[in-house]
Amino acid sequence: MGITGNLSSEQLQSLDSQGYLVIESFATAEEIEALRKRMGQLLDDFDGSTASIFSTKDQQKTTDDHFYESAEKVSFFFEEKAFGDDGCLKQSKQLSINKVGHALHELDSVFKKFSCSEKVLSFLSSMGYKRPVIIQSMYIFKQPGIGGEVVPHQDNSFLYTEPPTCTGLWLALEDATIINGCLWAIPGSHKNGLVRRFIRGEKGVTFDRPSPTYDQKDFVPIEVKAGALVAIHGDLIHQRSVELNYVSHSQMTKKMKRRIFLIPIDRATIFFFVFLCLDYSFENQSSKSRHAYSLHVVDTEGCKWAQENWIKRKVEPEPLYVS
Ligand SMILES: O=C(O)CCC(=O)C(=O)O
Ligand SMILES: [Fe+2]
Repeated sequence: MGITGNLSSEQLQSLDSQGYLVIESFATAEEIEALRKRMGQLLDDFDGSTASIFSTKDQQKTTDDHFYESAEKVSFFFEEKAFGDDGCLKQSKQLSINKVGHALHELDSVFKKFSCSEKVLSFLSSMGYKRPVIIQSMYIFKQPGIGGEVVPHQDNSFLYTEPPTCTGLWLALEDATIINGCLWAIPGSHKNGLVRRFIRGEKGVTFDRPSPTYDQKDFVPIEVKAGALVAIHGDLIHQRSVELNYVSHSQMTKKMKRRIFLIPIDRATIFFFVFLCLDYSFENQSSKSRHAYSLHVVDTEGCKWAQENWIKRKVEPEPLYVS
């Protein structure tokens, strides 16, 4: 099958040097609408009362099984802060879900259509994938107010092949900003290799090493418009920070700096403080959601899927193409 790559050599170089690459307008407005609408339907059909399974006695086992089985299912995961002390949801199920995963790309025709689209295949072909498989897909909500933090991590920790081949393809379904919890990454950090692995053992899943500590000042925000695709190298240190109270000048995007620069002098006092508050100080309590659809791809040629990974599939995933 002849798949032509769609990335320029500049884009490939940028991905190689930074560890991530933003492709604006990767998805059309219609594609975004279709994915969001479909998720709305899936959520409406989801029986939120099964939430109670998380407050049964054998909670750990139930939670682990729910997680493991989700590799080949369309499963719903709740936000930690979604439940009150009585074990009931504090708000509607629509506003309580953290993510849906991990086989949307396989089992749902709308998600499959985008995941296996020509442009995704071309993208992977440009990157040199020989026999790529989508090993997981997630619809991530980042709910307003309660959307939890995703701590600094590398995707290769979770989806390890020998040698490592994982790339994340993260599609913004809404504008993602520092206010509503965009991705943050340490540019170039993928050059330092994989720091730890997430291992599935007899007693559940654990990391084989503690996380190094990272300096928040090294992270840059990846603010993107809906429809943008962010390709993430499997060794790139990235996170979604929601507990940011301060953004240093060097972390500010050009847009933020411009906003401050454009403040009219005569109204400077009021505006300056308003803008400083907006730009420097944000807590977790944003009222905006931030939906994203994320695919993780690994190669299945020239590398081996690690048996200790959390995903142990009963049925081998189909390759997107074989080159
Ligand atoms: O969207 C997020 O909050 C985190 C996503 C992420 O880390 C990933 O897709 O690899
Ligand atoms: Fe990630």
